[in-house]
Amino acid sequence: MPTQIKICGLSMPETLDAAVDAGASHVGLVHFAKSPRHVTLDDAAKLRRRVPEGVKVVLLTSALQPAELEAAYLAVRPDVIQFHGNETVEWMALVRKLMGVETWRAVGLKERATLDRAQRFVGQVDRVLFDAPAKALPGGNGVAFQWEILDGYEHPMDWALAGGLTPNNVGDAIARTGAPLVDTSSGVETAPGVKDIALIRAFCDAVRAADANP
Ligand SMILES: O=C(O)c1ccccc1NCC(=O)[C@H](O)[C@H](O)COP(=O)(O)O
Repeated sequence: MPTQIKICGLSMPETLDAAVDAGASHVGLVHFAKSPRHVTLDDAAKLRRRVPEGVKVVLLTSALQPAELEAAYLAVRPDVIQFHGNETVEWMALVRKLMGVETWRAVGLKERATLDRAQRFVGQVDRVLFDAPAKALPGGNGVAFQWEILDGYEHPMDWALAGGLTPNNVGDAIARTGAPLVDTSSGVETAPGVKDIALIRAFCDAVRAADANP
């Protein structure tokens, strides 16, 4: 199966279209007011409507209140909600059940013990996204974690690799970790929040090159 690609933090129609054209399987929209990639629900809904069937829309949120999350879901109708805040396992499982939406949990990885703790998400969310620990932002900081933390780990559920991935390092990341899905945001930007079409294409090309030369 080809490595799936998520281009995250898209906020403009041109770069969203470029990600779809370049072969992204997932496109991410950040709804978090402090982020340079924040999109309002109105803009997120407009962007969502541009995305063709077959490409999944991921809405990123952090610690929204239940009514806010429901409003976001109803406005955007994402395929996936990605959680970055202090949401409990029970709450994420309830969202998945009641909204019928795919749910992903971001997990900041600093040490192997965090992987063990992440096992509580098995059967409760659809995928865990391993990323560097939160810094100024809950995600999208352009920082890689030590990929060797994943060495020899038998993943008990679907997962994705994120954190500081770029067109230059994503091939090594796939070779090292065997990630089934890679996620980038800062690595395809020229400044925080400013996506670059050439970098988006280069990232997708690098993933396909890695798949072709395992
Ligand atoms: O991108 C943001 O600003 C953001 C804000 C709040 C929650 C999550 C956010 N981003 C997460 C991502 O874009 C990715 O899932 C992931 O962290 C990769 O980011 P990067 O290291 O920049 O490639």
